[in-house]
Amino acid sequence: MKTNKLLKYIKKNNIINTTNAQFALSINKKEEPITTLAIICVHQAIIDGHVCLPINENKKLFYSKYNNTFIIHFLKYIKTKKIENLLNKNIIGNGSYPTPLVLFKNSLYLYKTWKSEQSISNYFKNPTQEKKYTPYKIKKVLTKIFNQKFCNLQKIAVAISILYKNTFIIGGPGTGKTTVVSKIILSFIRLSEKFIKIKLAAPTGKAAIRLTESLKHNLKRLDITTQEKLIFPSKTITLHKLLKINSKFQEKILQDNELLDLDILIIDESSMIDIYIMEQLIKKLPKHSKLILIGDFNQLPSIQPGNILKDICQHANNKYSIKTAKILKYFINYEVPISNCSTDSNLKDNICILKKNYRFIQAPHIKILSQLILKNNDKNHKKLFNNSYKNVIYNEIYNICSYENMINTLTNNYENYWQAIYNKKELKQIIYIFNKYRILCAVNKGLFGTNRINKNIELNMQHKKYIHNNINLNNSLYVGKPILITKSNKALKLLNGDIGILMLDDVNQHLKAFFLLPNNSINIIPVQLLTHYQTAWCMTIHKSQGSEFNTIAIILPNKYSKLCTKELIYTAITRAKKKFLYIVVKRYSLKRQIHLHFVLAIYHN
Ligand SMILES: Nc1ncnc2c1ncn2[C@@H]1O[C@H](COP(=O)(O)OP(=O)(O)OP(=O)(O)O)[C@@H](O)[C@H]1O
Repeated sequence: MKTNKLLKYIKKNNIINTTNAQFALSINKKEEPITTLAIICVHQAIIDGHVCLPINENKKLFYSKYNNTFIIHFLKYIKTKKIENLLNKNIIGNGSYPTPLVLFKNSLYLYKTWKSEQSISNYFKNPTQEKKYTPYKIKKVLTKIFNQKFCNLQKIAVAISILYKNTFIIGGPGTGKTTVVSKIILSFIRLSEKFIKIKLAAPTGKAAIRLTESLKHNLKRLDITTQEKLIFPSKTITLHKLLKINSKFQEKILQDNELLDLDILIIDESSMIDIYIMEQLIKKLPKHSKLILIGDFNQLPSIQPGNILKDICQHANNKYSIKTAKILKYFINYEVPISNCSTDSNLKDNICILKKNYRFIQAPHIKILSQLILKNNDKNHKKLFNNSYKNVIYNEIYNICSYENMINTLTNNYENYWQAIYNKKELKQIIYIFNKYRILCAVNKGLFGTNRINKNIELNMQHKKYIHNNINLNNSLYVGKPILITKSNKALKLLNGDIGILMLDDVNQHLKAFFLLPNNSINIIPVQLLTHYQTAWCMTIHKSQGSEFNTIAIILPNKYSKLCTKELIYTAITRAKKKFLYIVVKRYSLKRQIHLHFVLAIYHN
């Protein structure tokens, strides 16, 4: 098939967007059909968040049958032929010289992505032990910081962060990651004779604020001197700011030979670091510095290509080399079980997986449920469907009537919020009540997307007279309307993802947006100044990552969407702390990607 015919077919069937086609043609001037298709397929894989296109048999694991069917056809076609014979040498190479495509370990890459992946894997693959502090001093500091009954895995996490140049500390919500970070910082302050530059960073503004606040909270519980408190780092910045990447133009402002001025870099929510940012980061770290990556690789990865934290850590399971186990025994008096010891020292020595959950003690079923989703196993879900979990009430939606009942249930859960407004409660109290509950959607479009759910909830609220009838819901703002900021605005001190509510200000009864800041102060913005925002009776799960709420509702679309991955549902469920109501829209059998289409609404206890 001629390239132009092929492209016309792909574009007519809306299989790829024009930028992808243009990208392919910009590279493949001669327009050989198979070359164009190869570039399109690799580029589509990158758009889907992957770093390469595996061309081996287990393509099913790579793509679900619902999307990218043309990639499956392409893979079938090249299966019989050797890809390197199909494409000319100027287009495909082995990475030893720059070519648009690189064939490496049976996978097709774009050169840029292949290069990033190579520099990252070279940086991390050999665990480098550090000898900066005497073992005796380390032992003394750790013994003081940890009392005996403290959780061993958390002690290991701190110990390996001192022992190794690069460390990965992984754990689900409430497993003590932030607690460990505070102990790591205190350990280095006590180990270092001179002032040690410790920097804290996170991939997003919200995550940065959250780590700043959590550490402030942790600091109150630490047995720490006033002097140590003064030098304890308190501010977390975004990676873009640390690397001086101007996100508007995605260009690096940090000069190529300029290194970061730090001794230790601790990054939270590291699952959201994409391959390009990670490559920039490791290039800018001074040789002597330490990198400590904190995160939960079961949560959502970055939107850009790469799931680095998961790729590096998913096979680790707190197994350590005999050499490391001996050191841990000396440092923290912890005997690594022999079954967890391995002869060869490898990257697993740098990884600690925190397991014990301290947050879901009140609601163990959320933890069980989140683990179930990760195991992605049909059998386990039967318990879920027959309501055998405490605090989980399960109904099924089959028709519009039950959809309307669902909207009604979701709306009724805002009753306390509206009562607080009409009873003229104190503003912070009203915002606190609003923030106790959140409706999370996987998508924005469709009957179960944020746009329609927001609209239907507003109509229902108008019907219940929470919102006055004379309000035109299509364009007007009203007292009590929650809004979600969709683009950061430095001048207004607003971050993408901030949630505020509209109220009349006391002075002249003008409608203003009130945002509760992490330091418990209120940011008041006249509504005329607001530009990028949307209604926030519900929000997307992506936007909720890094936040948590007493109770939540999770809404997934009633038809397959490649967004409905187990990471998405796991992220959503672990935003909650208390009760759920399950209303299932349609129950698919579970495949590689979860097809549990359900609405989690909630009952207040
Ligand atoms: N070893 C421990 N013993 C008792 N309580 C602990 C321990 N470690 C953490 N906690 C408590 O568990 C709760 C969660 O801890 P922390 O915030 O450090 O977890 P986290 O993994 O950072 O959570 P998230 O990912 O949601 O931010 C806190 O209340 C903390 O005090």
